[in-house]
Amino acid sequence: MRSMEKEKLSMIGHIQDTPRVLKKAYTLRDEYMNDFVDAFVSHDFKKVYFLGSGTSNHVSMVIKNLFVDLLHVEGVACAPTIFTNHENPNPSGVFKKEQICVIGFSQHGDSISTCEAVKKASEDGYFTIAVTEQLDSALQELADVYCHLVCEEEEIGPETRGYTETIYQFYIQAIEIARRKKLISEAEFHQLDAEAEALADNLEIVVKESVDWYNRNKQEFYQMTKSSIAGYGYNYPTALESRLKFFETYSRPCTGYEMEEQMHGPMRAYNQDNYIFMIASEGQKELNRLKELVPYYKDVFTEHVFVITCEEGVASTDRDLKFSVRTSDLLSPILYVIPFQVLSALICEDTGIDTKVSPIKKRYVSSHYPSSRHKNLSQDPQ
Ligand SMILES: N[C@@H]1[C@@H](O)[C@H](O)[C@@H](COP(=O)(O)O)O[C@@H]1O
Repeated sequence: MRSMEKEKLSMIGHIQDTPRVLKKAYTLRDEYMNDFVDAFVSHDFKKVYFLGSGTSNHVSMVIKNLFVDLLHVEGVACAPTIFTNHENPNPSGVFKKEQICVIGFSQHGDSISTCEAVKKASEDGYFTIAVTEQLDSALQELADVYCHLVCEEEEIGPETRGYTETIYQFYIQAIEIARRKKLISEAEFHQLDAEAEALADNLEIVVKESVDWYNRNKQEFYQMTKSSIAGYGYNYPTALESRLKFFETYSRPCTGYEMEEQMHGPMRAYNQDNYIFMIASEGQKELNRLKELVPYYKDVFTEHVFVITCEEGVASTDRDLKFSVRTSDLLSPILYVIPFQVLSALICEDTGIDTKVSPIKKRYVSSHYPSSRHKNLSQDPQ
């Protein structure tokens, strides 16, 4: 009998669908944000943990920066397992227990690491919030408050649409909390809100220009055997997520660095075969440093240096991607991850790697609880 399973949306299909879910998150905020926003408005959280694994770990790092900036809380983003086994949330005793909040991010709500961390936080008496796309998940059960992601279920393993949408949704929630707690004026709120609306409107252009950049350079990309991606400031997590996406799909060695850290250590590993991607985002000092590093890398190591930017005066060759649109510093991680998602998706398509198919054949040891999604409800080792 022919399988009636519906064809999965491709990886590039998810990326091209991202502007739609961002617009939805902008418009339908009253449907998802109330419990989360109320929790922040009615509690005096002074320290907030942002926990998640894999792509959700990088989501947590970006959202930590947003919340520290907009809500003036102490923020920590760390691996959930570090939190569970090694973290003391209140070492100097300056906080009351109820001033500490632990947020677990997991699109499917079944990552063991994130569930264990939220369970531990709850047992230790901290306020807990679960953030998932999947309804009625294990994570949701464990937390005091639940927040639903409106990214819609990703149909394939490598997460893209959910990464961008989660950051966007938490920006919308953070500015609402800031407004209600009077941390920003009405005028500031409207400015921050308008920037979110503009980004959702412009994201199609960002995807299109990323695809054009890929097509322009794809013959060169096909020769790539190893690479490194560097970012700084708000876009340090972007470098880490881009590296994860590229490595989890194309599988050729790739490192992700904070830009200055890339100058400390890996130099012996670099030669003419390296491809170096530089995210030239906001930050005058760091941008000036990048303008020094790009010609240096080209002179000393490799011609394969690619600059991704919205800034003026830094992209100079066809290898570089200069976006025709820009966004605020806070929202820029949403924009800068797109070219790397596109690169990962299209190079896999072109070279015969099927990102719809999981590479994992045996799941008797897993990072997720057993589920019908992973077809590992029976725990028999195979
Ligand atoms: N390979 C996937 C990652 O891409 C994903 O980011 C992670 C966390 O998933 P979730 O956000 O559902 O907890 O799970 C798996 O390891």
